[in-house]
Amino acid sequence: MPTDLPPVDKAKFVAAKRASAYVEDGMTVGLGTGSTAAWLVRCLGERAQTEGLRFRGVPTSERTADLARELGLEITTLEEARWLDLTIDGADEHDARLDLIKGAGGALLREKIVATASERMIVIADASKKVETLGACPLPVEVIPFGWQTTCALIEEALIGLDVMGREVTLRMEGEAPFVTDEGNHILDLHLKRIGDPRRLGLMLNQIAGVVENGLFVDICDVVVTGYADGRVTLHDETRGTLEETRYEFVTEDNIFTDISD
Ligand SMILES: O=C(CO)[C@H](O)[C@H](O)COP(=O)(O)O
Repeated sequence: MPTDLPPVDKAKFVAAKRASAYVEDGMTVGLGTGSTAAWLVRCLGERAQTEGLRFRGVPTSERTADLARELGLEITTLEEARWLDLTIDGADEHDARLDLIKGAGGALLREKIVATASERMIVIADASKKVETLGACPLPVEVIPFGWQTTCALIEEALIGLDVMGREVTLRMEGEAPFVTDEGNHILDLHLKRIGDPRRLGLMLNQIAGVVENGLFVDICDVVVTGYADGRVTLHDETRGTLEETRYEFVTEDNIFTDISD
């Protein structure tokens, strides 16, 4: 582990470290995308090295696949695995019902397919991701490049009359060109500020021609693992609330965190 992690990375790291303990020998595990998910992959790489943990990972992006390969982890495809025991992934926002916005990293389509093929989905996050109402961060919608301007106009029209606060829709760019997802599509970011009814909005968006998938994950996540920069980690589920509070601590200069909760 690198030394001198910034506080937000410490928080992401401890969340990932706690969640990595959910992975058991022989499991098939969805590996999310983003900076928190990258910590998870590193933590699993460490468990594979130190404990001989064996599992099959299903990466949700080319980036995650590259990292897993670099660390010598066994990866497979969803086509081959079909069903997974568990997916562990980051999120851009989650509310108290554990509904999510995902896709700031542009991997929402594969992430949603892999999460819904999994027995359980665990989200790992720093505390900034918890919100009262979803929508402060833009909602990504993956669209087919063909006629994306028409799809954009249809989305804008459909937003009228919905319980949202903003209605601006922008095409995600990468430099001068539109961003292209791993599936070859574009992303429209919906700046809604407040989403009153995530389920209704998600269903509505997916009915529009040209929309492939949206970044609302409703009733998919089972547990949120939240990390804090001081080493605290909480586990939260929708029905039972906070299930566990653990504490990790820097004990060596190598930034090895130790569970001191027992
Ligand atoms: O949905 C995602 C990628 O499509 C990520 O999980 C989400 O953006 C969180 O990223 P990070 O862990 O870097 O904050």
